[in-house]
Amino acid sequence: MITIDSLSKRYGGFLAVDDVTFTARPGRVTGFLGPNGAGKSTTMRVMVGLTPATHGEATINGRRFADLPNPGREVGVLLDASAQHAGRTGRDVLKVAALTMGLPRTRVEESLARVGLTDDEASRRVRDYSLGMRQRLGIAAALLGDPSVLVLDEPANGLDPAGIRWMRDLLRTFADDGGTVLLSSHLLHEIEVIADDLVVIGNGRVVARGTKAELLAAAGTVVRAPDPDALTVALQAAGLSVTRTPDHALHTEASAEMVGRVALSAGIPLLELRASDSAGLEEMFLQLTAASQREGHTEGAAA
Ligand SMILES: Nc1ncnc2c1ncn2[C@@H]1O[C@H](COP(=O)(O)OP(=O)(O)OP(=O)(O)O)[C@@H](O)[C@H]1O
Repeated sequence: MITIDSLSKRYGGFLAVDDVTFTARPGRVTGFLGPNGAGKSTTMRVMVGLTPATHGEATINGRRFADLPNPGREVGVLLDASAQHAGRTGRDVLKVAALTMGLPRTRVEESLARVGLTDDEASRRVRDYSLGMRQRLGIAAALLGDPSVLVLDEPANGLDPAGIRWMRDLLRTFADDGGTVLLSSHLLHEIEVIADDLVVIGNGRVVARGTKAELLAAAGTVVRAPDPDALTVALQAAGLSVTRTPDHALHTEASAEMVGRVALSAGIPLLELRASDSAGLEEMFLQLTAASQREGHTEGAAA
């Protein structure tokens, strides 16, 4: 379990992380989503003791990272896949990490196999690795100590489509086995396929958080009627704001149930009525994280 409590980080006069609170729970993949410069990496660096917080606290399994006796056994961390020792072979990187954690050497070969690095690749120096291979090595290092928590900053960077699929399956299995996964991304599509819970950050502040289902529900409803103008009038008369989508459906922030009731009482037949899909979620993500909407705040489905 990861708990972030009123965390702020100030660099000089600049507030990079502003009063961030959320938890990442066992058995779930939590996506930490935000545009470039939103404060994801900074939050994660505080979490794993690389940067001191200005205010607030981050704990992993109830303790601050610095207070964990053997951190690698509790939390696997991948922040910057390029930060590995370039002159060492991939296998040596893992051997050193295993030694530091007091793990048997057999774990090195197990981890290499788990991330699909071949014997030949493991014997090459890291400076000759592709970005995707570095990510795999970084994930191998994170998994080495058999931790219950994973903290991964943009782990899909540099992976090809098959690699992304592989990582998704690995993280899903890790969470299904009871592990806690926190992974960041600036791409909604990358994260929404895998995440159970989402925390959206913009300009250092949490602007939305909840289960994926809650946030999808908060993204509104799409409705289609043979007479969209009549339906628009009825919805507006009920106090709901309505926009017309390019394919002549209507989008509203109200629930599908509410829209159905309005249409029924106005005697308007419907052709389609459904929760907004990921396009709606993306629209919400863009709006929430736009600099001008910095004050916007959504909690769970209560948008
Ligand atoms: N050491 C530092 N000194 C000053 N400002 C910093 C420092 N580290 C980060 N920042 C600033 O804090 C803000 C948040 O940066 P951070 O790297 O946490 O964002 P991010 O969400 O991870 O972005 P990206 O998706 O681009 O990696 C940025 O404006 C960045 O310039």
